[in-house]
Amino acid sequence: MEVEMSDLKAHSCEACSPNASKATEEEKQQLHKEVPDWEILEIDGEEQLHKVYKLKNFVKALELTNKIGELAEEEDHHPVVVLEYGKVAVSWWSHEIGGLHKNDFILAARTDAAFNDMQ
Ligand SMILES: C[C@H](O)[C@H](O)[C@H]1CNC2=NC(N)=NC(=O)C2=N1
Repeated sequence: MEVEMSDLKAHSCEACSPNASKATEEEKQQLHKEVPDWEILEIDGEEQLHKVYKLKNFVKALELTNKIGELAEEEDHHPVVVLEYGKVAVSWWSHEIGGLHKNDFILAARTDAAFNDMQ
């Protein structure tokens, strides 16, 4: 797989299917450089990208949550989003393959762009 080193958010996502491949260690390393603020966590044996955004208040956090919902529906790829006052915690991974696909890094980049648009 070729990994573009710039503007990851502009890539088109390929649908995640049970036969899609997980990103290899090398691909993950390269893709992670594009979204360095995202932490790679292993939860129940599955890797996930995780980030917590800080916002001014509940309404702003809800606004980001809704934007993330739109991104997710556009791609039919869905994160866990935990909304609280002034905070949105987001986890992206691919359930079908039980780990990280290039899609997850793309959606992480788009989530950052949605947040940056609000600043
Ligand atoms: C049928 C539908 O395309 C799938 O169930 C989608 C829905 N959203 C999804 N979201 C995520 N994060 N991973 C998936 O594997 C996934 N699969």
